[in-house]
Amino acid sequence: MQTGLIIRSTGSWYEVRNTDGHIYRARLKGKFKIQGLKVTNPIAVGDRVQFDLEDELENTVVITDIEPRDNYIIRKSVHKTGHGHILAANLDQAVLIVTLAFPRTSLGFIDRFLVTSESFRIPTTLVFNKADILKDEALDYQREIIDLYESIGYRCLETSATEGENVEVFRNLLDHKISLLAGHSGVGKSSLVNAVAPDLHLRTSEVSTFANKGVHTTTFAEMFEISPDTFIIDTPGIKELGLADMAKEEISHYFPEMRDRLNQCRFHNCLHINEPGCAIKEAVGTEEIAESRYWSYLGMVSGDDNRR
Ligand SMILES: Nc1nc2c(ncn2[C@@H]2O[C@H](COP(=O)(O)OP(=O)(O)OP(=O)(O)O)[C@@H](O)[C@H]2O)c(=O)[nH]1
Ligand SMILES: [Zn+2]
Repeated sequence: MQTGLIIRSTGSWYEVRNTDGHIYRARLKGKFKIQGLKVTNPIAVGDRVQFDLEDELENTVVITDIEPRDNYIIRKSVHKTGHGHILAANLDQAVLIVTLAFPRTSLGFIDRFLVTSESFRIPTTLVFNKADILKDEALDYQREIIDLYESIGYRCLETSATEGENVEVFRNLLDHKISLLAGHSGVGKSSLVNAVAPDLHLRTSEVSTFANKGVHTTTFAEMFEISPDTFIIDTPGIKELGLADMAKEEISHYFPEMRDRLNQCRFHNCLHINEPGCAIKEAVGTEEIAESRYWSYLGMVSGDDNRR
């Protein structure tokens, strides 16, 4: 028996990496149910599993057990009510790459992402890329935004993938961790990853041979080892990660600066919209809670599904 890490999944086949870095093609033994979870995929990228060698020549193994997860991100299936699809498990952190240059990431999108990662209990860092093309006032504005998120407790990093600014810090951020990388198309995600892992392209084409045989691979997350013991997960479905399954009352719990004040509202079921004696609205009034964060909150509570 060996232990390993699931680095790729096609739905019926998996790729598992053992502790020496050897990659096997894996399948599940019989029916595999994980208690208490209604999911369409029992095993996901990031899962730590135990397996037995099946066919040494064919490089195939059989997964016999799965270790308890530290966390996981799940997407509710549209088709089967109550069922979800696990995108990835055991994440050390999420890194949201944004830019206030072009194509500009909205604060609403940032906040929605942060609420989602808070709900999955995944620590998140914000990377503000393309700092090189921000002129004076725009750069001042970016620093204000960074101050705002840092004051809430989120780590922030200003980078330029093209100029190499803080690329080393970005590399250190990822070091020896499993990180989910997210961000809108065009913010410079690939450029940043290429800057810290120039040979990633080679590695990915190397390990993709199994996955090519599968179907629907694009709906599954992929994990890449960019340096020893340093993994990034690129998930195609991150934008659809919704608040769909979150109760209205729950949302403020995922705004850390609101969470701290919740027991000061007059009504215990306060939604912080127009209730009297609301500590959240009061804190917005005194600018202890940023207006932009409150607007994002209102958008989410009202079910405004705008995910720019
Ligand atoms: N000025 C400037 N341009 C950048 C920076 N990072 C990336 N770019 C440019 O922005 C464009 C998009 O970069 P990509 O790395 O392809 O962005 P991406 O987020 O990976 O986008 P997708 O590949 O569509 O997911 C390219 O033209 C890059 O050269 C940066 O720090 N500064
Ligand atoms: Zn309130």
